[in-house]
Amino acid sequence: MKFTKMHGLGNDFILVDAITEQIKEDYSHLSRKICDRHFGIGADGLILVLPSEKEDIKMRIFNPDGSEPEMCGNGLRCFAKFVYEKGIVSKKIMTVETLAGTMIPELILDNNKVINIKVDMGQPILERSLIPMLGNSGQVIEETIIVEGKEFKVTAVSMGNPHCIIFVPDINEIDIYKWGPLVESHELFPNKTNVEFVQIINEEKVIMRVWERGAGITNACGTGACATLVAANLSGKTSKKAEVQLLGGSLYIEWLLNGHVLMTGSATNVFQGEYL
Ligand SMILES: N[C@@H](CCC[C@H](N)C(=O)O)C(=O)O
Repeated sequence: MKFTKMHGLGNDFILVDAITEQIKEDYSHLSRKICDRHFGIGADGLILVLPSEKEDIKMRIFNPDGSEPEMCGNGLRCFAKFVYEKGIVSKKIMTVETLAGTMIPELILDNNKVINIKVDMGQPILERSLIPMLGNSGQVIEETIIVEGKEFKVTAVSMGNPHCIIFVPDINEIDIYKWGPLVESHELFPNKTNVEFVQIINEEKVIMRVWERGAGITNACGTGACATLVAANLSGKTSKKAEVQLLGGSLYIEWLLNGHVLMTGSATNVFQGEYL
């Protein structure tokens, strides 16, 4: 099976053209095997290129634990660059079918090379039951939850996939290895959740660290950065446009007047290979 290894700010993926490659194995099982960093290729996710009946192309993504998330922001930028460079889709603005609906990446070119990708990530979902998070209906903005006896103020946002944002005064003081998995599997989140810890620098800059559902700590999370900007704006901490600094670099996020969220960032090819 031919594959390409790519990353978006150090959030790394194995991309496979599943239109050409005949994959007989169950995708979830395959993802667990090849994402393993010791016994496989190693990645934060497996991304498959598939035909779509209604859009230009379809993306499916699997976490390293084999679960299938609805969406992946960094993965989508890699996906758009991959299908364009492989000649699978020749449009610079393409429509991509995902489990979270249609996403619209736009390739930004310089001398025919893809230097950045801007993605219309659609509208965030704020209604609690749709995130989903248990409890009374309405939005969840800085609401107190108890995790193993400790109080956290959480804001819940879905970008197709669930995110729980926790603002902290100092990002270096939080033990993500401890609290990340506990919040991810908290009983209030029936589908589990991605967890973002966020320090506000100013109205236009924040630092974010993530514990991803099904993957653990990663260097960056695109949907998490979008959810963070929405949460920070809703709670009056930032404007509607901000740089989100992650371990692997920065994403630029804007919440437009039409309610859609725009994410701009890079995607990088690492190597190509054949999985035996
Ligand atoms: N890293 C991704 C998100 C991948 C999916 C996530 N682990 C989930 O289960 O929802 C991104 O860049 O958005």
